[in-house]
Amino acid sequence: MHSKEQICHDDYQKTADWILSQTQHRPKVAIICGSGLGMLADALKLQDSFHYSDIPGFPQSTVQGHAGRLVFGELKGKTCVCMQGRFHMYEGHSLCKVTFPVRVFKLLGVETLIVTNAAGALADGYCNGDIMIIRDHINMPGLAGLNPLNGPNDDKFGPRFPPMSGVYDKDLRRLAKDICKSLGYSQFVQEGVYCMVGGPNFESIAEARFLHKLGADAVGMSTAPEVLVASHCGMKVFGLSLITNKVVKDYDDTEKVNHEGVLGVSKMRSETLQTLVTELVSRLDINNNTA
Ligand SMILES: O=P(O)(O)O[C@@H]1C[C@H](O)[C@@H](CO)O1
Ligand code: HPA
Repeated sequence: MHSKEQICHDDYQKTADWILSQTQHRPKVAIICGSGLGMLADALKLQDSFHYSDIPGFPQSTVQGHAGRLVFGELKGKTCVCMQGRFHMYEGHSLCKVTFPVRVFKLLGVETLIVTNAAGALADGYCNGDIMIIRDHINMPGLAGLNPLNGPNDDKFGPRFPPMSGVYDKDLRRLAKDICKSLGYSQFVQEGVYCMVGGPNFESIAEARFLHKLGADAVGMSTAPEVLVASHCGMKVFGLSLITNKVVKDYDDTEKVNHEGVLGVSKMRSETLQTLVTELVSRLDINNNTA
């Protein structure tokens, strides 16, 4: 994919250098906020924030519920960077652009990526408002050849052929489950497989049945490319899906999903998600760097 969209190491480095010149924060953890989940960033103390439009080389958010701000700060003493708004393929961004921030984070010194998203439930036992700890993913665009790692491999970031097994860190998943238990969240916390589709349309009934049969518990339009790129460059990954709707799998069901409904459920659960993420970050085994 040698096109004008090709992004080289220098491009990531320039953005990282600009950020390092603007903030004293040196994050070891990055958090990507899903649709309507931008409030996760509000918990950060000693904030420095930048609009994406002010960051050289950064793509722009175009979706409602994605504010378009990069927020630096401390969560229980751990320095984090939080994306209030992510980029999706359906907005017209190339996958290099969608995942651009992840490589910039790597150059800032980030070691752990926490991804969140809004997703529709395919699994029969899931309810709106459930939180799904992501065990694994099915990357439909990736299987079809749409991959952020297409093109010449940048060996400075990682290998040509990265493994994708065990990408969602087992210890972090275990820690999250322990935290959920102690916070009394267990009855609405699930663990399952997230499936990424391209969007922007929601799934047809036949597609929903197909994805469910494939082994997917929830479906959304993001996350897999970011996780892939993070894992490629050696970051630990943890992911959460907020179940915002049930995906229609029955021809007698007249329910119709919409983005406003998705944002409504996100809003309802965002405080719970904030507590869980804060607790998880506070228990990560990392030491802060200083500028
Ligand atoms: O950024 P995420 O994956 O949370 O956004 C989901 C998928 C679509 O962008 C949107 C649909 O409502 O929410
Ligand atoms: N399908 C795809 N993406 C989504 C959904 C869904 O049902 N809900 C939130 N994001």
